[in-house]
Amino acid sequence: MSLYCGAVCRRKSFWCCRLLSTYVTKTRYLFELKEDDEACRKAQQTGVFYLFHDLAPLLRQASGHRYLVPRLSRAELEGLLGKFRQDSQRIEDSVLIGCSNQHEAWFALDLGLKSTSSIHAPLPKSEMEAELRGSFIALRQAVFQLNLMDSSLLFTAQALLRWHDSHQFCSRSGQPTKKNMAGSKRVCPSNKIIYYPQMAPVVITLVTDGARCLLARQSSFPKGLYSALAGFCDIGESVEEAVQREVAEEVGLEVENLRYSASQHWPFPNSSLMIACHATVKPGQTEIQVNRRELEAAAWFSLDEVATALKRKGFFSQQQQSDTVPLMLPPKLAIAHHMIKSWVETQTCSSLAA
Ligand SMILES: NC(=O)C1=CN([C@@H]2O[C@H](COP(=O)(O)OP(=O)(O)OC[C@H]3O[C@@H](n4cnc5c(N)ncnc54)[C@H](O)[C@@H]3O)[C@@H](O)[C@H]2O)C=CC1
Ligand SMILES: [Mg+2]
Repeated sequence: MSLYCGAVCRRKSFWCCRLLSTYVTKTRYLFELKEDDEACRKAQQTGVFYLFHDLAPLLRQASGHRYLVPRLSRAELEGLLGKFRQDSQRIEDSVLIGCSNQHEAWFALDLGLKSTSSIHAPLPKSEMEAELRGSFIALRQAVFQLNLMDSSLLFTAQALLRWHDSHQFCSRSGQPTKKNMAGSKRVCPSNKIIYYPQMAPVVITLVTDGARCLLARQSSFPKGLYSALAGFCDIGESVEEAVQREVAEEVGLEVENLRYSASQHWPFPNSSLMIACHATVKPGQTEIQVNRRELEAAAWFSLDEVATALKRKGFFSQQQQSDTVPLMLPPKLAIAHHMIKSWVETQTCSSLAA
């Protein structure tokens, strides 16, 4: 182990080096499992398994409306499959979703997929739930009752399982494709074309005019909910071009001073890579022209309005009770929440400094 952390950190710190080294070895281990089927098969012997039924994760109710995410050891999984008269070979349908610092590999396995192409019939949901003392609950429904780490892991697992389920055939030969052991790709045996899991890039932009920020809503959003402007990148576009086009398309404005801030994998409705940007409108050009085919409404909101909305708790319970709904913002889990929060913090700091 080198005394210095190299490019990342020039400090002579033992802990810092240790941290970096753990991360690097873990990354290399996961890479090996993706590349080497035998290594991955071996990792399945000692790994743990997250179960899904038709893309709904197995969850267990804990106290305070929270959900825990049970994991099964290899032996527990074999026992479960045995009870349903399934061969343990079925474990090889699982996909690799990560590993611990100690290199315990984590897999996700869906035993309830209904796809006609599958050679395995779905196992009965309620009998599995009884056996496992848990419930298979749609991720969208459960997401606010999970901790951030669990939700992120389940997002990845569901996205990967969904991708495999919907990419069973080669689009060139029409033949069934075969998953590698880790599930990081599928190969067509007849022409050797390799298919990799994909995410759609989406730009999400918080437009400001200096004092206010622009938020919009679609008719499908819960009542009162406004978010930043989002849109799928078109093929051939750069992120900058996608931001400019989406803002022009949706609210009829031209933006400048584009700044990238962060990104997030978002599983709904399919896998997207959300690329968060901040931008300002051109001076004197703030009049919004809403594109009604895309949005129900869009408006400028003051710092006070947004700061008050950020403090509001009980997102869903408040909505159902009242007809006149105040401004609601996306939940903490969504990158839009963090972009809006960061704008409020920057504005508050600069108004205090002034
Ligand atoms: N995590 C977060 O904070 C947020 C995430 N989002 C996500 O961003 C995504 C995009 O936002 P929208 O305003 O709906 O996009 P959008 O403004 O591009 O409009 C959606 C339309 O774009 C077309 N489209 C083009 N490429 C597409 C593709 N690859 N997949 C699906 N539709 C495609 C379809 O006609 C679709 O109806 C949504 O899936 C939404 O879940 C949106 C806001 C916040
Ligand atoms: Mg949009």
